[in-house]
Amino acid sequence: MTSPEGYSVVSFDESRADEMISVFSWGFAQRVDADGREDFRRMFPWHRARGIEVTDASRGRVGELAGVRSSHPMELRTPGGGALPAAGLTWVNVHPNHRRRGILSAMLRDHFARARARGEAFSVLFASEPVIYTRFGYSCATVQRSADLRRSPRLREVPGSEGLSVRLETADRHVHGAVIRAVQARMSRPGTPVSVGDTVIEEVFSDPLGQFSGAEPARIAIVEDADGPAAYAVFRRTLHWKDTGAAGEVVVQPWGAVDAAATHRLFSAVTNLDLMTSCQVALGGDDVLPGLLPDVRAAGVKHRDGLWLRILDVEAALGARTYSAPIDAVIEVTDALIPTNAGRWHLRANADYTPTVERTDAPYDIRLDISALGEAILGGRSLTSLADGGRVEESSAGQVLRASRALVSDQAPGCNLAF
Ligand SMILES: CC(=O)SCCNC(=O)CCNC(=O)[C@H](O)C(C)(C)COP(=O)(O)OP(=O)(O)OC[C@H]1O[C@@H](n2cnc3c(N)ncnc32)[C@H](O)[C@@H]1OP(=O)(O)O
Repeated sequence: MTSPEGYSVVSFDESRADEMISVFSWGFAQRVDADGREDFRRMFPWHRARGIEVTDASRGRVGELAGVRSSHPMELRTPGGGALPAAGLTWVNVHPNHRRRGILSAMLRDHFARARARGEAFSVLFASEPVIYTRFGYSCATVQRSADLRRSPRLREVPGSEGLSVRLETADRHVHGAVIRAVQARMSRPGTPVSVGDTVIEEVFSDPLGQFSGAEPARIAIVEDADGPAAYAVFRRTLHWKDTGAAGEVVVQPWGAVDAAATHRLFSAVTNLDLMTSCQVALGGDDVLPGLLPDVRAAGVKHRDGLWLRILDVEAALGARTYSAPIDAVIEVTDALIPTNAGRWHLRANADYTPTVERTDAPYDIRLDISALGEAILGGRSLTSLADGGRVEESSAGQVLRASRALVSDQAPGCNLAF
C-alpha cells in the first residue's frame, strides 16, 4: 500500500485508544471526557482500526498517529429484499498538523483494498462534509429528513396497530441489542443495515461526546407483533420549564419499524409522554410516518444528505438486487480508483426481474461513472435525472429511460442507523 512520503499505513488496537481519541478530538474539535473515553473503548471497531504513522522526523514525532479510521461490518438491504456485505467507514480523522498531505487519500485506498478483500461490495458512511468524499467515488444514496412531531399529533389510523403491544424500558445494551437486531433484520427498505456488528449496537447506546448530557438515560420503546419485535425507538427526554409551563423535549435516535402498523403504534407511544411538547425524529426514504400526520407542514420537515455509498464491487452490486422492469443493457462504468469495476457489464433481468451480470466487449448502451451508479443502485436517484445532469450517456435515444425504469425501487432507500 503506497503511503505519503514520511508516513506509513499501520493497524492499531485498543492499547492506542488515548492516541486515537487525541487525533479524533483534534479533527472534530471535541472534548472527550472520562465517560466518553469509556464509550469509545466499547464502540470503536478496534479489530478493523487502521492509521497512518509518522516515519520521518521532519513530518512530526516518529511513531505518532497522524490519521485514523475504522469501519463497521454490516449487511445492507438492496432493492427487492436481498442484502450485501458493506463496510461502514467511520471515525475518519487526520490531525491538523498533517492535513492536506494525502493521508486521507492513502487511508481510503487502503480501506477499499481491505474491504474488497473481505468481500464487501459497498463502502458506506455519513459524511461530516460531503465534498470530502465525492472525489473518491462516493455519492449520496439516501436522503435523510428530520421532523418535530410535537405532542400527540393524532396520527391517522392504521389497521392492525391497535392490537400491537408496546412497552417502555430503560435501555440496556445487553438486553436491547437483540431487539434492535431483530427489527433491523425484518426491515425491507433498501439502505437499511439489516445485520450489524456489535460496535454499531454499542454506538446506539453510547454518547461519547456528551450530546445528551442533561437528558435522562436512554430509554427504549418496543412494539411487538406475532413475529416478535416489530419496532423500536431509542429515546431520551429532557425536561424544560418555561414561563408557560413544562416544555420537555424527546429526542428519538434511532428508530426502526417493519410496517405501517408498528410505526403507528410506536409513535402513538413516544409522542404521548407527559410533560413533553416536542418529539424530534429522523425520517428515512419514504417512511410512512409523514403520511400519518394530519398536518405534515407543522412537523417542520428538513431534508439533508443521508447515507453516502461507494460501490466496491460492481458485479455484486448489480447482481444482488431486483429490477422494476425488464432490462437487457450493456453498462459501461468508469472507475479511476478500482480498476476491477471499470469496463462494460451486460445486465439482464429476466421475467421475475432477478438479474444476470457478465463482463462483455459489446458496445455500451449507457455509460456512467461509478459515483453515478452508486447514487442509483439503491433506487434513490433515477438515471434519467442523473442523465439530465450530464452524468449518464446513452448510445441511442431511449436507453437511459429503459434502464432508469428498471433501477427504480418500490421503496425509496433510507438508512435509519447512524454510525
Ligand atoms: C465517515 C467520517 O468519518 S466523516 C469524518 C471526516 N473527518 C472530519 O471531517 C474531521 C476533520 N477533517 C479531517 O480530519 C481531515 O481534514 C480530512 C480527513 C477531512 C481530510 O484529510 P487530509 O489528509 O487532509 O486529506 P487529503 O490530503 O488526502 O486530501 C485529498 C483531497 O481532498 C481534499 N480535501 C480534503 N478534505 C477536504 C475538505 N474538508 N474540504 C474540501 N476538500 C478537502 C484535499 O484538498 C485534496 O484535494 P486534491 O486531491 O485536489 O489535492
